[in-house]
Amino acid sequence: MTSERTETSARVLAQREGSGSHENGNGGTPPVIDAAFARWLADRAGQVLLQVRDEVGYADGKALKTAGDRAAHDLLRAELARWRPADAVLSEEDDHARVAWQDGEPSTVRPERLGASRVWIVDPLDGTREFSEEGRTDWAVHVALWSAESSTPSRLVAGAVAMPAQHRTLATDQPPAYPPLPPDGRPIRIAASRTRPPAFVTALAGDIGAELVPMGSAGVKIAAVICGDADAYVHAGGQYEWDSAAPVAVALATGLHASRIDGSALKYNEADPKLPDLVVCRKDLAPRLLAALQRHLPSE
Ligand SMILES: Nc1ncnc2c1ncn2[C@@H]1O[C@H](COP(=O)(O)O)[C@@H](OP(=O)(O)O)[C@H]1O
Ligand SMILES: [Mg+2]
Repeated sequence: MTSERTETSARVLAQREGSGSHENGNGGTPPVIDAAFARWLADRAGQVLLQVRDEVGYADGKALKTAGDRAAHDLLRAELARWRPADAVLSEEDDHARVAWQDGEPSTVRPERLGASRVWIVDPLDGTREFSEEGRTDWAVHVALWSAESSTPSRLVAGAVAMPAQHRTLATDQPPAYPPLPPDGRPIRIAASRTRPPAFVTALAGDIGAELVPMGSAGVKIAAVICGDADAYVHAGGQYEWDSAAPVAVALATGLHASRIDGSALKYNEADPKLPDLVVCRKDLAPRLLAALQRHLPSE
């Protein structure tokens, strides 16, 4: 089914609901256009996560993480089932999400999403650790749409990253402006995981005279690059498609470079959802950063 046809069926569905809009009594009116729908959905899940933080509190971090993951996942699942019933979903919180591929071997169960023409790739709560720490704002909700009919390597056709504790959402319905070049002489700033930075990233930064900026959440780090608060995000050593799909969709829509650290294309809705490394940066910086990465990558 094409995006256009699915949006048309969403419109029909809305008319059947009686009002010609998607009034659902709780979250307002879901937009029909996929990219705006992604933003709406990420924002709704973000509001739920803020409520969970208020209600559960920070005394038991594990309980807060579990409650947040579950509440945001349930909301995304329910709204996708209601408003995009023909589409498949790949969510971090689905029990089978990682089971499709175990110990390097494909499982015998072929997930439905592999035959689907449209797949929502969602991370209900990215930066779960930071979500459970009082005062931290570096956590996000990711909603991306993959389409088999897209001609781009990533096949991401829509994406939204809500950062509720920062009161902002970036999405492909209104791609942010390309970030400005940094002033001459300012060191390059590389955003990296605050808890699991790649082993080689310190040497990489030294090589190109860059500063490391530690923060939580892949979505927040890519948002920092999009907004010019960092010049690059480098990650390696492990991640899944849902950790990067939505922010990469926004980065690509903004015109930034996003690839694997060896320069190859990021691909989504693969049989194995592991997508262990990536680099996102301004286009002018990409050749220099990829060359430096080649010098610092651990040999296989
Ligand atoms: N080595 C690794 N293996 C698997 N996932 C990793 C990883 N390093 C980071 N991630 C995931 O990438 C996201 C961003 O990580 P970080 O905040 O450290 O930069 C987190 O997602 P979740 O919070 O959704 O689990 C985290 O679990
Ligand atoms: Mg994540």
